[in-house]
Amino acid sequence: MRVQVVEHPLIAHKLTQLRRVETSSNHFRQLTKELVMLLSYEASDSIATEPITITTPVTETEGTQLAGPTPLVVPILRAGLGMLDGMTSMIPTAEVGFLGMARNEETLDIITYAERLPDDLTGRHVFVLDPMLATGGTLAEAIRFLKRRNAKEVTCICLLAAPEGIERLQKDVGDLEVDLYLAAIDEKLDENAYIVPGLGDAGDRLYGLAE
Ligand SMILES: O=P(O)(O)OC[C@H]1O[C@H](OP(=O)(O)OP(=O)(O)O)[C@H](O)[C@@H]1O
Ligand SMILES: O=c1cc[nH]c(=O)[nH]1
Ligand SMILES: [Mg+2]
Repeated sequence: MRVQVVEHPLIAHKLTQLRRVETSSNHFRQLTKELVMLLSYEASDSIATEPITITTPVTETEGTQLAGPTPLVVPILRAGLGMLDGMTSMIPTAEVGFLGMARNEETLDIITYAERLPDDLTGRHVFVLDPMLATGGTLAEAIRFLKRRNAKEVTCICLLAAPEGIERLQKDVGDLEVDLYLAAIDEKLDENAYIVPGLGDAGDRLYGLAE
């Protein structure tokens, strides 16, 4: 697994706004979208392309287009849904599959409560979206799920990670072909497995309180 923190003044600025406790849900959604658009530029670095001949108003020329098979974008519900719009605006031809996962806040076990993905992902480049990588349990489960369906390349885009979660992912799926792109690695997890300093519960901040 390769881990890359994308360092850019706009990412640092927007992430700081995102963290602020007074940021409204509406602003949080907008900032999340913008951050994903910036991160996706780096995260799509290895996306497959092919040459294409086109005609400009002046002449014929060689250009570049995204090659098949179509990339698949997979937001992990609920919070990952907040990143979908930014990603599909950058890669409009991508298909979208869904994984619904939630961690039990007491046991930290992961339940997969929804899945809508192609049965066979052979040869597909899959982009997984989830803003928070805390213990790493959710992302490890998602990566294993996609690899069982033969996904070729898995690129994860997260906003924040805890060092503990990255370490766990390296142990659990480090041998698989996975790239992880992040806006920042924070200090630690607290006693409730929340990222510190973090931004709180991303799902709640995007969509309001669960229950
Ligand atoms: O690394 P982990 O310890 O597994 O925690 C990270 C997960 O927790 C959050 O989802 P949550 O379970 O709160 O679901 P939600 O998106 O519906 O709020 C977050 O969006 C990740 O999916
Ligand atoms: O800090 C955290 C940890 C898990 N999930 C979140 O949304 N935030
Ligand atoms: Mg949540």
